[in-house]
Amino acid sequence: MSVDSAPRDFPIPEIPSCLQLRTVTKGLIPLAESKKLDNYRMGAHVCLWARQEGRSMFGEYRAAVMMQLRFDGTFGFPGGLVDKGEDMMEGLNRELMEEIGWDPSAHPVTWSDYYSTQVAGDRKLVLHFFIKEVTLEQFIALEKSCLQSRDYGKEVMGSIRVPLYTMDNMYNGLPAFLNNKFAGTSKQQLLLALHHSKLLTEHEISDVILKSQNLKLAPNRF
Ligand SMILES: O=c1[nH]cnc2c1ncn2[C@H]1C[C@H](O)[C@@H](COP(=O)(O)OP(=O)(O)O)O1
Repeated sequence: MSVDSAPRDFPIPEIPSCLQLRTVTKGLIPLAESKKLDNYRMGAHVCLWARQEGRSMFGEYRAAVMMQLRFDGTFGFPGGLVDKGEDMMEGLNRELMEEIGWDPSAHPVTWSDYYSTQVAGDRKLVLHFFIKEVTLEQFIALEKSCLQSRDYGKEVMGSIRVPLYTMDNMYNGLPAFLNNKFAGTSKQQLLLALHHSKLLTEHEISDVILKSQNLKLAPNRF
């Protein structure tokens, strides 16, 4: 595994004050530091999103943001572990081809889409995260090609769109979605991506985190 193709070092991204939570910032390191971590496995995942403004009967939406339901019942972003000796960008684009039928020659994920690197020391994992805007047409094409992908029905049980609105009871929608189980650091990555892409303001992110903790409406609480 290698990040040697990186054109430059990337510092830790600026984390907005609404996400200055230990669970979000824990393990964030500059990309160059990850090169020193011997015997760590490397994963790379990407948040693919497309601008799409409108309103449904449930609320206002601003974009389509892709996540997937995984084989283990958790939600995560497309991507996966990079093979030993494999370049990270190649590994990520390969995983995208396997999971969502992504054609890397048409619109590859590149270093210009890089966002962060996080280390999960307890699992000896380094997790790289990318954020890529695509057109709505490309997004819809990917949702369709996911159904024909090699991993569909095996590792990937389906691609989903994240509900970005909050419904009238102040819980259903994004706050409720955040109470699902997420793979690795993908819940933190989702909130960071929504901020980075300016799909939610700092105030909206704080608000949605607060609402997701609504003790009366969150499921499985006694
Ligand atoms: O979307 C994600 N964001 C951050 N970490 C993730 C995400 N999805 C999974 N993970 C973590 C949890 C797993 O232990 C590793 C490997 O990921 P996975 O996608 O399962 O890898 P393979 O497809 O099996 O190669 O990363």
